[in-house]
Amino acid sequence: MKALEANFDGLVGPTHNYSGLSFGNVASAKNQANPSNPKEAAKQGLAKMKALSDLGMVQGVLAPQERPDVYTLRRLGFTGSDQDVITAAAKQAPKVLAACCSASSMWTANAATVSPSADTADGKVHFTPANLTNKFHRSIEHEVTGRILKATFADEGHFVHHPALPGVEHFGDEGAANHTRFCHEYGEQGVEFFVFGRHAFDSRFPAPQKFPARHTFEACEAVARLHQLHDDKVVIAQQNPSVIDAGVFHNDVIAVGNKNILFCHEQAFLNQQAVYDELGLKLGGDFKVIEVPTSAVSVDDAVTSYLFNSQLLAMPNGDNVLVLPEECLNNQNVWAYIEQLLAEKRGIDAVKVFDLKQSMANGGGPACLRLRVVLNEAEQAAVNPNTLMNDTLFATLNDWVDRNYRDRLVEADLADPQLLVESRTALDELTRILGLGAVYPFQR
Ligand SMILES: N=C(N)NCCC[C@H](NC(=O)CCC(=O)O)C(=O)O
Repeated sequence: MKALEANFDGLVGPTHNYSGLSFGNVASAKNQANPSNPKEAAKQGLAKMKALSDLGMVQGVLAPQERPDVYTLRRLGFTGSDQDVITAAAKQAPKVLAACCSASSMWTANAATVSPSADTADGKVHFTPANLTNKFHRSIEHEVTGRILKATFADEGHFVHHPALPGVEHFGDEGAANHTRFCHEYGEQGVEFFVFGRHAFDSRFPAPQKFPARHTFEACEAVARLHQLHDDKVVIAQQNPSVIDAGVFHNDVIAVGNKNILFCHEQAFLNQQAVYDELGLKLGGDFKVIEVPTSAVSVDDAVTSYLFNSQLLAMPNGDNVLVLPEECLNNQNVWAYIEQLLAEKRGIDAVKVFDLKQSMANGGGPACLRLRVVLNEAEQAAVNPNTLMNDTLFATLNDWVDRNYRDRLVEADLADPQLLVESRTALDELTRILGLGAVYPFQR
């Protein structure tokens, strides 16, 4: 059946801030304690969504989380009114409060792993929210993420929603940031490519030494089983441990794929040639790899520019477009490589550059901000229509941001109980705009 790839971007939440919460994510560490601008962050994200929608792509919006997360703070022993909880947490455990205030759900590449219906044995689209166990501030996302996904893809005739994997490091799952689907046509059965950082139950394999490997082999296998994928259409590969130690905390910081193209750095994977061979074999031929050599773009260049955190999009007119963050323009090596890539016509026809600085400063580029969902026509018709980007939704959400978001947040502001009131007021209105129902704890 005819199908397309839709992109669902995370709307940046009102508490977007820089708290240095992600050990192993170079940008997060570097920008710790800098003031953030939630209003600008949300608008930068909306501008990307609108631009892709204007180019004829199906573009959706995923709602942010309720933050500060006072429910988690209560589980950690803070008591009294919501205001008491926040005030005590700010005094006794400011880092824990910061973690409970993070707007990190904006990076919806980590929301879930999604398998299109053409790949699954029951012919339905499968979703598994990522447990994100490696980072406390992210491990508290999956329950509400699951509810938002259910409210967006509600029809049980088409969509299957699994709970997150067990919340322990053995099954550390970072979702679609480490998952790529290859195919010739979106509606045909594809090859699902899972990438992990370490084995949890087998110490014979290499693992990074400096920074954590967030995602395990065992998590990849579990999601492939839950989604009823066919073994001969699944490839599971290990990330090169040394690039994790250089700041590549997700595979989507060093590789991106779409349809039959894999665009990646030459140091992305362990046993890289064997990975290419297996992907080519399982795809049944015509598999194209655009491998970027270290001599042109170093791993450091990749980490600072987010060249590979681009969205590789097949446009309705057939062009393959790379959606890049502005940081690529500012890196001489990277920009020279892109100019050469376009001139050589190796399968990428054009680039689009976006200003996503607010998200980039926490290590989130264009590809982090989106969850890909391949949908056939019947499934598209079953998506909650209020979540799909168009002129009206763009105007409505910009106005909503203008009325509800601050333009500056520093760590001390997280102690302000008014931030919770503002955030809940905004989210209550947002659930009506997006027709989500009562997805947030304060609404239940
Ligand atoms: N590569 C992908 N798909 N996603 C990027 C996620 C960035 C996120 N940053 C943060 O959570 C930083 C929050 C802070 O430090 O305030 C993370 O490390 O999980």
